[in-house]
Amino acid sequence: MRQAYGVAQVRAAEQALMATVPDGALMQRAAAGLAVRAAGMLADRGVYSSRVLLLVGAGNNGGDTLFAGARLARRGARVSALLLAGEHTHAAGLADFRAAGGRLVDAVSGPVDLVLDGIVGIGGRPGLRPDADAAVRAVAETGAPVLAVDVPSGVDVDTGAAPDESVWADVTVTFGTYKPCLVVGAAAPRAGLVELVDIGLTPYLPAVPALSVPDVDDVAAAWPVPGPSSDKYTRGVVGVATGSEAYSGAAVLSVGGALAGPAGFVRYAGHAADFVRRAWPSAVIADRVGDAGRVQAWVVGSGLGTDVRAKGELRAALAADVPVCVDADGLTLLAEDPVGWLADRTAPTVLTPHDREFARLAGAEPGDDRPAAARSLAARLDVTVLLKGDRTVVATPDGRCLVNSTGTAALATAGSGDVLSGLLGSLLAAGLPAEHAAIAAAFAHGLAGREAATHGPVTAMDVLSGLRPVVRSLTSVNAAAHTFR
Ligand SMILES: NC(=O)C1=CN([C@@H]2O[C@H](COP(=O)(O)OP(=O)(O)OC[C@H]3O[C@@H](n4cnc5c(N)ncnc54)[C@H](O)[C@@H]3O)[C@@H](O)[C@H]2O)[C@@H](O)CC1
Ligand SMILES: [K+]
Repeated sequence: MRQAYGVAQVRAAEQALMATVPDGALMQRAAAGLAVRAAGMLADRGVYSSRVLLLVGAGNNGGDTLFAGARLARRGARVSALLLAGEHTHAAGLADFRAAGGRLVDAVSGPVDLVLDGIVGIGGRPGLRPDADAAVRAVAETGAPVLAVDVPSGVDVDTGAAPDESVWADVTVTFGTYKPCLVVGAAAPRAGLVELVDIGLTPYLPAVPALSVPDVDDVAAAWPVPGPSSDKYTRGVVGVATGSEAYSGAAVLSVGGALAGPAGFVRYAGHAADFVRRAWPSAVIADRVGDAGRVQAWVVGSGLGTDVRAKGELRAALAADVPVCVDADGLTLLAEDPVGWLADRTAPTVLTPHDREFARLAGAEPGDDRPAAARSLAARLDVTVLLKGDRTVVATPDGRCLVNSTGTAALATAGSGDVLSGLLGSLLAAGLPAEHAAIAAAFAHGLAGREAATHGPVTAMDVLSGLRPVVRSLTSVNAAAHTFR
């Protein structure tokens, strides 16, 4: 699990750590790690005689960059620095850089083999001043790879918002811990590949991070797998109330998503029965939620419509004392009176909005701070919110926030959300806590989208097909433990 901490949390931890080490030691740890990674980026041509340009701002971020530049210069690189803050430049860093043979330049000019962005770090306000912005644009024209120091300058570190005036990096070398802007929002892709340099901060960070980003091992460890005593009921029974005469495809896709998950039994309730039966003979069909029999979780909403019948089905699913995942048309219905609709719920509820559905539920689109928006809706409605996006965010009613790292633009295709909600319901039925079910579904769904995209333009059916090998690889990690018994 990668964890990201906000600026105030990092600053407090740095203060505590700094009190235990000599002055300047942390900056030397940061600079040493930075120089090693920079040298790695120059490995193909070698550090010796390479041309490295430093963009240096006023604070300690510029200090890190100058000390790292000095280390590269001592290894024979030709390092120059463009000082964007004049006399406010980090004095000790500048002295070391000059002593190592570093040169000062007035403007960006190529050719350059590597650029270090040390304009601002966690002390920066979002956006760049005009001279810094002009330098960043000139760097982009050189085509040289960019290594961002701690964070890409100009982004909003705590929210992941990214004004146009912010850096696009190929690699970001970050110190002590990940920051929200490296994992969420429009800033995350600007960070490129993120590498963490340990400066000894971990023991001083608080227990609860701003964001958690599960990796493949976390998802694999959580994914339910059948054991010797499992049967189709104990693996979990999921009810799927989706689709209608007009939208039969939604039912086929959501039932397919549910069947790719860990539940052992899928009940379908709705008016796309013929299509579902033909596509998925193993699904057990009923006309309505009330006639479907017992389930351990419901998925309700996609393609359901918003008529009187749809309302009745949503009401019936929410009345069941089991986890419920509400998606698509279900969210539109819920938006009429979210608090009222959910008032009697005691089991977990998961809502899976995209931005426009979110706006209907919350009164406004999520805006630039997506984790905060998702947290606020989750707390207000006492639900788990899965806010879809390039980095899907999962927020719990008690304020925890998880981010999915596997998203891909290939998933922005009609019906892909139906596959996701079916899979999520299957994970709920198998007994995962709501936020784990939500993040695990998003993780596998993202990988399936990536897998599908390797074969060409992606349809929701391709995402569904991609899910099986993804689930196989996730569960084979666990299954290995059961091989020789
Ligand atoms: N505190 C520590 O012990 C450590 C700090 N480290 C580095 O220190 C950084 C934080 O340093 P600082 O607190 O000095 O702050 P920064 O270096 O992030 O920058 C703040 C300075 O930049 C200017 N500035 C703010 N917004 C700007 C903008 N949009 N455009 C141009 N200039 C702007 C401000 O005038 C301020 O002087 C971290 O990101 C990290 O790189 C590392 O060396 C690790 C150890
Ligand atoms: K930076």
